[in-house]
Amino acid sequence: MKLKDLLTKLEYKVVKGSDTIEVSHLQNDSRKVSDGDAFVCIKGAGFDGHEFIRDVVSKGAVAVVVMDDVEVDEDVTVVKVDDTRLALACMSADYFGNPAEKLITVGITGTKGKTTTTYMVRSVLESVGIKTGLIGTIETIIGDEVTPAKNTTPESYVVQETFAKMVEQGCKCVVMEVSSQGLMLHRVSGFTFDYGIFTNIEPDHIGPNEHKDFDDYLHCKSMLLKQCKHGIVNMDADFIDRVLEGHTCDIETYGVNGNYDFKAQDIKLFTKPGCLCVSYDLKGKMDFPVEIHVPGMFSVYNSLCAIAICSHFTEDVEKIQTALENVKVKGRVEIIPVSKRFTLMIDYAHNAMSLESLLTSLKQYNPKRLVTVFGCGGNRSKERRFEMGEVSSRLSDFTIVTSDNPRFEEPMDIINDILVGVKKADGEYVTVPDRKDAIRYAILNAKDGDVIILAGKGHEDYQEIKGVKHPMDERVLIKEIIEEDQVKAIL
Ligand SMILES: CC(=O)N[C@H]1[C@@H](OP(=O)(O)OP(=O)(O)OC[C@H]2O[C@@H](n3ccc(=O)[nH]c3=O)[C@H](O)[C@@H]2O)O[C@H](CO)[C@@H](O)[C@@H]1O[C@H](C)C(=O)N[C@@H](C)C(=O)N[C@H](CCC(=O)O)C(=O)O
Ligand SMILES: Nc1ncnc2c1ncn2[C@@H]1O[C@H](COP(=O)(O)OP(=O)(O)OP(=O)(O)O)[C@@H](O)[C@H]1O
Ligand SMILES: N[C@H](CCC[C@H](N)C(=O)O)C(=O)O
Ligand SMILES: [Mg+2]
Repeated sequence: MKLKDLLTKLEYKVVKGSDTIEVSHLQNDSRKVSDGDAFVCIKGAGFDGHEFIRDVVSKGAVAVVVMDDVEVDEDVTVVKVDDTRLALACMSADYFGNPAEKLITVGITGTKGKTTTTYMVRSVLESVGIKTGLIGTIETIIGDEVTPAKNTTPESYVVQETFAKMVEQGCKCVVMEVSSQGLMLHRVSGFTFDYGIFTNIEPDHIGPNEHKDFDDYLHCKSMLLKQCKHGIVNMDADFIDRVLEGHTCDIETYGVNGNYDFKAQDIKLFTKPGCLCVSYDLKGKMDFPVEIHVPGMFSVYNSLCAIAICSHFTEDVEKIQTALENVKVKGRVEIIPVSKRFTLMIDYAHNAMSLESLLTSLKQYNPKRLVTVFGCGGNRSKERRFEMGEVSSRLSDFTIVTSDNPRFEEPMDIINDILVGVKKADGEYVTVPDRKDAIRYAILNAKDGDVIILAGKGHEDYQEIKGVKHPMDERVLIKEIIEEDQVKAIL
């Protein structure tokens, strides 16, 4: 293909050479470049792609796309754009033949609920025979092919490559999580979503390499409603007026507290053997009873959102009901059956908003005690530590502060930051830095009727320490712990 065939969506300047040259592949990683390739220079958190120009030219690259003024002596084409991340997204779309145009694209943004809702939607759509690909925090799913995810929203090149595979595999639809970083870094530029969904927003992801402040975070989340044809929004969400400012799509609404297009009424929380459940009457554009086997108000919102999306694909109420009733997502309020005396669950709440909604919901099922085991990730928003400490201490009967992924920080430094919040709310707590020891402590000290929540690691099967991901799956830890003699005796 000619270089200019990859530049159809962009304004650019040919600084040197010609845009009619033939290129073989599109690359943004110098390590993958080979003869005849075009290389896009991305300025990242760790590297600046412009610094690899000499290297890629020596490997045979015939064109480089830049946003800085650069001196290139060799005989290659140099194209300058305002933003190379936007360029990578637009060029990738062209490179892969604009696969988004051959799929119905559903993008879900929001601080919480994205992963859960994508699985709900996929479950319903697959049950009515619509082959649906999924991209998100846990994995990418294309038919039977499941690949663990590195990012919630992958790099634009990967997004387009994945869409192309989905088209090839016969998917009709893709449902994907769209993180604020994904929007900010143009990972989903170069195409227009058919449906753009907004679940909610709370301050989060603020810090180095994330967002500079809440305004920036909100601005980035709102961008989805300017990049889609049809918007579906939670009207009960805080800051919803600001999120809707300047939207360019049609809007449909869902929620509990108003007369919305999809509204939940007569909400009931109840238990069934092995699960905490919720039911409600759906009113508005569709009208039927809904029962979900995952707990709490947040499940009401996630399922309302999923129904609002699915209403555009099917009217088969029974299929919607059955799919929603059966949907389970790894590490999202996942109950691990270990004892009849108490309930043990693994969850992915790793910020104040999710922990607050989780604990508030669980309290409504009247457990004997709520016991929360959690830590916080290193090299992520520091506010989370104080805030999660405060929330856990205020809403749990007992808090066990431990480690999450320390990354490049000292586990005890993170724990000490958490303890400031824990002490402020004055709840009962202990500190057990090793996560397996902390889980053992929770199980050994469980009282009849307790609900124990292991929060923060969800589906993760590793613990990241100083750049190395060590195998650590809480399901495996629990299995090992319940085989120990002292534990067996109390189960
Ligand atoms: C801070 C950040 O966003 N980092 C992400 C990012 O790295 P980066 O763009 O900064 O890339 P970089 O390593 O500095 O390299 C810059 C450029 O130089 C190139 N390069 C680099 C080295 C080299 O030898 N040669 C070379 O050409 C790279 O290919 C790249 O084009 O691009 C990588 C590839 O797409 C991502 O995997 C990586 O995510 C890391 C793992 C991350 O933790 N990101 C978080 C902050 C994130 O994005 N999170 C959100 C939300 C999560 C949620 O709440 O669900 C997400 O969507 O995942
Ligand atoms: N709608 C919601 N509102 C608030 N909290 C929620 C909601 N849905 C789920 N949660 C809580 O947040 C946790 C994460 O949910 P989920 O993975 O669906 O969200 P997400 O938006 O994909 O998060 P992340 O950005 O971390 O991937 C759950 O384990 C649960 O505790
Ligand atoms: N997608 C989330 C992952 C956090 C998971 C938690 N286990 C941690 O390490 O903090 C983030 O980047 O903020
Ligand atoms: Mg997610």
